Amino acid sequence: MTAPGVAAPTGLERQPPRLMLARPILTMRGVARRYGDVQALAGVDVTVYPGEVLGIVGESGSGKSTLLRMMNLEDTPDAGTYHLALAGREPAGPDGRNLFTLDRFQRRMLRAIHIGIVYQNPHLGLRMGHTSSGNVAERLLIAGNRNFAELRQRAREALEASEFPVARMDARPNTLSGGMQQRVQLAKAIALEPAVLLLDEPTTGLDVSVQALVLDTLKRLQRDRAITMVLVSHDLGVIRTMADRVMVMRCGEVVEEGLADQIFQDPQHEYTQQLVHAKL
Ligand SMILES: Nc1ncnc2c1ncn2[C@@H]1O[C@H](COP(=O)(O)OP(=O)(O)OP(=O)(O)O)[C@@H](O)[C@H]1O
Repeated sequence: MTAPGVAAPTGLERQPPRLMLARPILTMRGVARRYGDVQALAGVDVTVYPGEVLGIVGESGSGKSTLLRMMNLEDTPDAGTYHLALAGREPAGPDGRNLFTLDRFQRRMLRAIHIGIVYQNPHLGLRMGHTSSGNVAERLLIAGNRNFAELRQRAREALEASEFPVARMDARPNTLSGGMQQRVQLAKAIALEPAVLLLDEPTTGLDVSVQALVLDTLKRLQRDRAITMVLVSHDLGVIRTMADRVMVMRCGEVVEEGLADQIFQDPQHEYTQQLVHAKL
């Protein structure tokens, strides 16, 4: 029986970290990017292990979104390397190559098949004039699936997994609520079971109650499918709810990195201490 005052388990509590036993799935080294006078990234290293949620936190302008864009191969850095472990996945990824050296077509294919992304702004991730199911199916089409009934069924399954109300799967995203739009983005992102799911402020701008529901969906997906996630947020509450490990960024650099519990309970860097104490 649950003790008085203690919330009954929902099954979505954070599990003990499933970390660092396996080979990393994502490795970046020395990633640097300058825009004019701004050094957006100043030689950043990132390691992500299979099945974990890496949270990236930092103040506005610290380089979080730039780093995520690099992971999604949307931008090319001035320096650095990027590897994804895609062994055993079909179609096979470029073996051992620095992904930053791929040409535009190769990048597009890799991104379409092996990397999922949910943007804060759904206009970046969805075609507002297409149906929600069509948005998800488009992703499956890229992977070579041409059977209409099958495409529709798989799109439906991805929408269901994202806890989207499938009765509305033929509605256009611009007729849906913000929370539903994020669920369509999520369905599109997970439809092909990506090696890594990138989340750029996925719940920022949603009502608090909707935010909590979308985070619950993400946690459920993470628990049931062990999806590897990289979550960028300026909201420490979101990071604390979701992340196994946390990377703290400031002015294009990683100032601290560690297990989420350690970062929140015993932050070492002065900047992290300020962030954590400002939140408490
Ligand atoms: N395409 C671009 N052109 C010029 N400057 C850019 C570009 N992208 C990012 N920057 C600059 O790089 C720095 C890092 O930006 P970035 O968006 O990565 O930060 P962030 O931590 O994600 O901030 P926010 O939480 O406000 O989104 C900022 O100073 C930003 O103005």
